Amino acid sequence: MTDTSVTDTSVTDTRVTDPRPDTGTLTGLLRPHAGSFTALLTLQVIGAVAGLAPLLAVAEVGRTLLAPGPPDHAHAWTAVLAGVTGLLIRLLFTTASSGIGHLLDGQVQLAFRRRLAAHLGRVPIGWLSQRRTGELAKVVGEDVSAVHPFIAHTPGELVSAFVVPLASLIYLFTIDWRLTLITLIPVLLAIALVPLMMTPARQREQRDFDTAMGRIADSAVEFVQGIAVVKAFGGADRTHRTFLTATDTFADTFLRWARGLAPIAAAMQTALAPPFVLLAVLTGGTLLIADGGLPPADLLPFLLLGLGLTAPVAALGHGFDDLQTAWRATGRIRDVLAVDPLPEPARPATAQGHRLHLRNVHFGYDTGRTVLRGIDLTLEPGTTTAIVGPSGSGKSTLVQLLPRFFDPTHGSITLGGTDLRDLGSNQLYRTISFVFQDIRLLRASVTDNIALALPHADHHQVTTAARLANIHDRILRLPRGYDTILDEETGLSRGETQRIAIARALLADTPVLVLDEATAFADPHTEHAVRHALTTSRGDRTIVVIAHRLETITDADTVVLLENGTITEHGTPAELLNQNGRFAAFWRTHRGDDPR
Ligand SMILES: Nc1ncnc2c1ncn2[C@@H]1O[C@H](COP(=O)(O)OP(=O)(O)OP(=O)(O)O)[C@@H](O)[C@H]1O
Repeated sequence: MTDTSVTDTSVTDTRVTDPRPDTGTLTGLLRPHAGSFTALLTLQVIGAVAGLAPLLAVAEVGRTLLAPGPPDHAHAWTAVLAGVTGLLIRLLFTTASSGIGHLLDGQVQLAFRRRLAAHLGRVPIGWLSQRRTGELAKVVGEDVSAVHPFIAHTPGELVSAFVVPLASLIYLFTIDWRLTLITLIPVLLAIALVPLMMTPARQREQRDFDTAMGRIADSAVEFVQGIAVVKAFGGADRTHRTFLTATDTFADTFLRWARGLAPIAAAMQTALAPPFVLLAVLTGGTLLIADGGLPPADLLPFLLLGLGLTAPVAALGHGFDDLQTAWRATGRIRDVLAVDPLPEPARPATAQGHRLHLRNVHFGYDTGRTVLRGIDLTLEPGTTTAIVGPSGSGKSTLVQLLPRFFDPTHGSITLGGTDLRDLGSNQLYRTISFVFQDIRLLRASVTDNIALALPHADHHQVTTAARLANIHDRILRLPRGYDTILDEETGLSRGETQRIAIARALLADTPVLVLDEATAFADPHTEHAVRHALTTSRGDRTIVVIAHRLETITDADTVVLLENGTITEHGTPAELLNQNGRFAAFWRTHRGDDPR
């Protein structure tokens, strides 16, 4: 996981760290609803047990009427009444429990989603930008929904699966303990087979099965996602072969898996099948009746309830499947909730001006691998600083620390004399805007997208920003101009998307602007327009740009050469060229590459 811990001892203790109550687990989230959950369970169990009453009533009526001698009408009527009452209670209680269950489910899912939303609002932007949108949408959507059966159905089903047979058994024991044990034979046989399904060999086969399934999915995805590249470079045969190999392997694995499991599963199903249960009860019953130890009428309850004893074993299988799905889903939810939030100050301080000062900044995405080492840098208001350096030297990482995508692992960054960690995020984002590689537009109108930081901006301000970013004419060609809702069907190119992001940053008009030039200057026209916009607007704006073009570098007030996470040269472009050091060499290489 990303290491965002703050080890700088100069950090004041006014920041609020996440108290992280035990709400990351299903039980933790259920705790506030313990009352409703207990009521739900109780109602489900009472409903399930009451559901036995009609069966017991039929058995009792049968035994009474079939017993030798004059029938005991009163007992028969009592049994009928008890059966009907039981039926009504079952109806009432299961309806009530289902209602409560679904209400509770709604509340718990809402609590999960609220907690996730609140937490996602506090995790480092850098962590969010590393994730695919689909991945988080799955956690907030599908995974939260996966707890539905766990809350609304499974616990009741599982408890009933134990309580109902237990109640039946107690009743059957009061009639005849010997036949009760015989009736249990099918269930005991099925239970005895369970360990055979979990031997190391079966588990290995299950793992192989899952892996082979995964390989098929991977090769299909690889084929579909890379179809354009595969076609263009003529790799269709190879990719197709990969897919065929994956399916062949799957077929072999499946056969092994089925051969191992099929006999056990078949034996289990046979043991639990009604004909086998009836066979066991009837054989045992006939022997006992023939022996004279059991009145024939007493066979009836065993025939009726014996079949019900096996049903819960099958329900257990489904219940555990649902439980496992819910468990895996909550695991993913827990992982998101476990991401360290960026500490927010309890009493945000205010920045005096907007000079940015980096002092001995160290940073690593993973513990043990430092990407930035001991960066000391001051970014004066009204200056442009160009960050240059080889690929992988840490340029993007460095500029991402300025809008607090991550906090330094050591050292500090101050804005107007105040540590970024002591500023409220509102003030931070009113001061710093950025255009990085990962541009996200909202599914909202063009106007709303541009005016994101300034929701009350008027139409004139929005169009001015769009003109400066060289995107105004393209917006006018969209079906509804500035009111067009941006989505996949709008058909904006990557460069056009970038220009909307630039318009957004220009309209925000923050005193500090951080740009990745490769992203921001999508084409020469835009480059020219944005450069012009930046130089003509606000004189004291601090600009930090990851520079790739020589023109940007020569225009900059300061150049910072970053190599392997440290600043190796720092000065005006002229000074660095005069030094004839590494920057000068870098410059000469690029001048050779530069087409202009
Ligand atoms: N999200 C991340 N998680 C882990 N490591 C990362 C992450 N982003 C970058 N790195 C690593 O940090 C180092 C610096 O990367 P960075 O993107 O800051 O370099 P850069 O100078 O901007 O490179 P480029 O010019 O190619 O964009 C690289 O070794 C990179 O592999």
